[in-house]
Amino acid sequence: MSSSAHSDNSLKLEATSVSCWQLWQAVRSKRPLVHCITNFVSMDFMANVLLAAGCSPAMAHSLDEVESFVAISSALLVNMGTLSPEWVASKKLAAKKAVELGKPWVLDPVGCGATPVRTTSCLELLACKPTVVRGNASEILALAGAAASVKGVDSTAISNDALEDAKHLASKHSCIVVVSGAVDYVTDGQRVVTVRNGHPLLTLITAAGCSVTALIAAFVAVAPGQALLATAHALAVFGLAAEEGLKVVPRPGPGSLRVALIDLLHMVQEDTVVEGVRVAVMSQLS
Ligand SMILES: Nc1ncnc2c1ncn2[C@@H]1O[C@H](COP(=O)(O)OP(=O)(O)O)[C@@H](O)[C@H]1O
Ligand SMILES: Cc1ncsc1CCOP(=O)(O)O
Ligand SMILES: [Mg+2]
Repeated sequence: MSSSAHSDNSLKLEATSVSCWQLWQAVRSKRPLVHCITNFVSMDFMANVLLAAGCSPAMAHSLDEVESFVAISSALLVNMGTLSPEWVASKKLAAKKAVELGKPWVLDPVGCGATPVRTTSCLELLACKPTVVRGNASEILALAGAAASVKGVDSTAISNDALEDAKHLASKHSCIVVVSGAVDYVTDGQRVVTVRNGHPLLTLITAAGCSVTALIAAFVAVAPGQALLATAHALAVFGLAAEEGLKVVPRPGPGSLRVALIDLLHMVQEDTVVEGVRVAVMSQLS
């Protein structure tokens, strides 16, 4: 595990695990309403992940409703998975309303780079000032304009390949950017935090990425001004639940993991979180 290069680092490693649990308890006690404009594939799993983690999910995408929904929600999740012109219009309207009301919103640029319309739409949403962007390596590379190969919604690169582009994106758009993968990198353009929780089988569950992005929205909602830390902790909690879930299923495979992940998000105990979270500060510029 990497360590901080600076003694005044605000994300001290010895404090990280405890604050992860505390933050999760804040999520559970505040039960933030997370307004999700997501894709048809992820709706059910995402809602169940949010419920199990202690949040209140609501899927609402109608153009005539999204602004009102943002107004009653704690955070907004915008996912580009099964986009259409009507839905993209809803997403832009909702994102603008969130910014107007000072509420956090999180972008998942699913399949960015796969088709021209998808890339253009993701860039238009990026211009609407998200609090956090979370994508796999290919998506983040495409969002940054790098020559990248994409395989539909799946990544053909590893997360480290997109780290420099993630930092540039974060600085340019004043947001947090996550490149997910075997190691998740979370950056605000200056600091980089790594999250080493998770399991390779997560790549065989559709909507795992979509759902962890929604969980990020919930964590950011209860930690104003701490989006970098909240984002890292949401990723850690999700990955840890997958790890712990696989330990208790009789046949560790994607189907069982899907169920066990939801169960563990509901029942994982404090000592498991404190001992199991692997969040570290990789770098911090002065
Ligand atoms: N090889 C891996 N080992 C451990 N965790 C992984 C691995 N690949 C992805 N994950 C985890 O799976 C979740 C989804 O990430 P990813 O597969 O990159 O997103 P997407 O589904 O959008 O392509 C994240 O929580 C990430 O940490
Ligand atoms: C398969 C698929 N097709 C369009 S959206 C979607 C779900 C993608 O989910 P994730 O990015 O979390 O794997
Ligand atoms: Mg994805």
